[in-house]
Amino acid sequence: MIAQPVIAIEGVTVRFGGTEALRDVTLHVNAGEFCALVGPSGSGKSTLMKLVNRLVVPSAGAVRVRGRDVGQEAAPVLRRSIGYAMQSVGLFPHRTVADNIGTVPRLLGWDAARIARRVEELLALLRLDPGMATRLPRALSGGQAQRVGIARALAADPDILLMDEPFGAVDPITRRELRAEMRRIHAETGKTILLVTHDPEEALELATHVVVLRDGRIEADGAPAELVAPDAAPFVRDLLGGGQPGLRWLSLLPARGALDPRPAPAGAPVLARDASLADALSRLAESGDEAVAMEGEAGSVRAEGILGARR
Ligand SMILES: Nc1ncnc2c1ncn2[C@@H]1O[C@H](COP(=O)(O)OP(=O)(O)OP(=O)(O)O)[C@@H](O)[C@H]1O
Repeated sequence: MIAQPVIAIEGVTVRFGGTEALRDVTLHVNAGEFCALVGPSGSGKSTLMKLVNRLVVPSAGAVRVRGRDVGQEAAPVLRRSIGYAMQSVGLFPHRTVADNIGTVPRLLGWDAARIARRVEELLALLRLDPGMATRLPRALSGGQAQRVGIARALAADPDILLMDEPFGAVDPITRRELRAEMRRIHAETGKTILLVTHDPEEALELATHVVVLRDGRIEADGAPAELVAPDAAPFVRDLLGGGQPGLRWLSLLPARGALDPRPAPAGAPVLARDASLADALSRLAESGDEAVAMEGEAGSVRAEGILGARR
């Protein structure tokens, strides 16, 4: 049996009055994928995401979630089954953190003890202090509020999570921490995640599957390293490459793939086993050595091996 995509957007066009926000878009997202939607402002990213929980209805084409046409399901039931986190967070200001997180479980009729246990679990998962449960949203920092927003989206353990710029309003350090949390949560829970982001680095770092939109169409769709490889389309490389697509590409390729049987010279820097080719290059540049070692490996990584990854 062929696995069915969890999210299937089939030939969808969305018109808002005279604007065509999406034009004949087809996208399949499989279970457990972390799919990032990127593209210039106005290219249709949020519209595409909102098709999934029926906040937007297609003008043509079909949207299926878990094999069922979303138009056939009651919107509130569909929305309760899909986690949704967004940049503005949208926490209820007069409800405590615990009440905010418990919103969907309450709607689903969970009993108070079960909700309390779940809130506790989620605070721990998002690395929030348990004492925060009784605070009101105004007593949280921006980063804490975004974590609570993500906890709320995860509360009823949905298999699908939609995230629209969920780390938008925080400083770069908190953003990096939240990204690491999301990577961990994805690895631990295996949820299907759809993420809209303006940050190409975020998309490349988190996603298993990146979708590039341009003027309401899918311009490219693939694994992160494919989209910044030297043979990728120039528009896509420019959008994702951050001015240095070559380095970004190397940052997505494992240094292990360039291991050379020759040992590194004594005292050479040692790379972690999950280091990228860009990490290896950076260590070579810093140390001035001809080779770097790798944890647990007898061989070394050398400049010629890094450049050889191109071929
Ligand atoms: N409810 C709406 N009514 C009218 N036009 C809309 C509506 N929602 C989106 N649009 C238009 O559809 C197009 C795509 O918008 P969308 O929000 O999907 O883009 P985006 O890629 O998410 O943009 P951004 O990165 O700026 O958030 C834009 O031209 C936008 O103005």
